[in-house]
Order: sequence, then C-alpha cells, then structure tokens
Amino acid sequence: MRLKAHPRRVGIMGGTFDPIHHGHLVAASEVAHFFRLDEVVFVPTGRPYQKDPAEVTPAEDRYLMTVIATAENPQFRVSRMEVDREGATYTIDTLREMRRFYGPEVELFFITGADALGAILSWHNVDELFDLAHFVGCNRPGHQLTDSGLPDGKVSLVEIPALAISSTECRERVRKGEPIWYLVPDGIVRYINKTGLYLDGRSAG
Ligand SMILES: Nc1ncnc2c1ncn2[C@@H]1O[C@H](COP(=O)(O)OP(=O)(O)OP(=O)(O)O)[C@@H](O)[C@H]1O
Ligand SMILES: O=C(O)c1ccc[n+]([C@@H]2O[C@H](COP(=O)([O-])O)[C@@H](O)[C@H]2O)c1
Repeated sequence: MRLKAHPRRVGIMGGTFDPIHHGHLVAASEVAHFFRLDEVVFVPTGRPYQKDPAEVTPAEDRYLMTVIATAENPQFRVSRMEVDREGATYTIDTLREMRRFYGPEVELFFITGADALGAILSWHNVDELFDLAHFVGCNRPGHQLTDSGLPDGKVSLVEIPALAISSTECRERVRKGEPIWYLVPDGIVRYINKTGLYLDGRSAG
C-alpha cells in the first residue's frame, strides 16, 4: 500500500467486496466529495467472522478485484491490512493500525453501508470504534437508516444516488450465466470470466 505522506482527511471503505461493484465506487466517490477527503483507502475484509467462510471468496481474489476496480482513480488506494492479518477481522484493529500509521492529526472517516451501520452495535469493541473515526453510513436502495440509537456527533448519513446493485446479485447473475457488464467495472467482468469465480464449485477455496 502506498499512501500519501500527510493527508488531512482519509476515508476508509471497508467491505467484503465479493465482488466490488459500482455501488461501492459511487459511495466512496460521493463521500469523498461531500467530506472533502484527500483519499479513500479501500480495505477488503480478510476473514469476515459474521459470514459463513464457505460462502466467502478467497481474500486474495477479493483484494485483486478491488485493486483492479480502483486503479484508475488517483484518489483511491487499497490496503492489504485485513487480508494479511491473522484471525477474525475486526474493524477496531484496522482503525488502530490506521491511526498509528497516520498519526493523531489526521481525521479518519470509516465509510460503510446503512445495513452494516445498523448492526454496528454488535461489532467488536464498539465503544472504542467511535473514538478512532467518524462513521459515515451510506443509505443505499432498500436499506435506509436513521441515526437513532447511534452516538451523537459520531455518525453521518449520506444519500447515495440510487444504484440498486449488490454483490449477492452479481454472484447470482454469474452463476446463472447472466451478464454483469456495467454493474461492475469492465476489468472485474474479465477477472471473473478468467478465474471462473462464482461458478459452482469455485466460490471459496
Ligand atoms: N449500491 C450500494 N450503494 C451504497 N452502498 C453500498 C452499495 N452496495 C454496497 N454498499 C455498502 O458497501 C459496504 C461494503 O459492501 P459489501 O462488500 O458487503 O457489498 P454488498 O453489495 O452489500 O455485498 P453482499 O450482497 O454480499 O452483502 C457495505 O457497508 C454496503 O452496505
Ligand atoms: O469489527 C467488527 O466486529 C465487524 C463486524 C462486521 C462487519 N465489520 C466491517 O464492516 C464492513 C462491512 O462489512 P460487510 O460484511 O457488510 O462487507 C467491513 O469493513 C467489515 O470488516 C466489522
């Protein structure tokens, strides 16, 4: 990961990215614009402990797809931090590591979807999470959230232009032989075709 030396405001976009799609990219771009972020670091989850491991594609494939999808945007970077970390992936460890790397002056914004944010009270060490970063929840089609129940001043909600795309739908379309062109970047269509990802028997390794 090559990061800028002294950015002031850094977005961290966490996700399984199985596969990354245009909904993720639009969300990161909108939040970067709205909060005037210097860069957005995409962090593909290593071992998402709340998901069935048999249902999750190997981290290396998800990492490579994230690199391919973000390569053309100079504001976007990808971190291997969670892919390389042993054990269950906790956002608290990622934010602590990011904080150590960037130092105390930089403002960190953790970008996540309304569905994930709605479950944040179940996350590991939830209280410390809100001390390390500001949380930005993206309202996506089918998932609206209000900030009730979340700590005051620690969370912002942003409306993302309606892109009713999900990774689940992309995987199902590939399995059924349906096209995913224009739901994901062209390079991701080619990567999936080349590797045979999401066809029966090649979903997890
Ligand atoms: N179309 C979208 N618009 C806005 N945010 C999105 C969109 N799709 C995903 N996100 C958000 O991006 C984050 C990472 O998403 P994730 O990798 O889990 O993708 P997903 O499409 O929700 O996957 P899945 O369908 O497998 O659950 C999540 O917090 C999710 O809510
Ligand atoms: O830290 C936790 O306990 C935790 C529990 C569930 C999800 N997360 C993070 O939330 C982000 C979105 O996750 P997902 O499963 O919607 O792709 C991703 O960065 C995950 O690592 C984090």
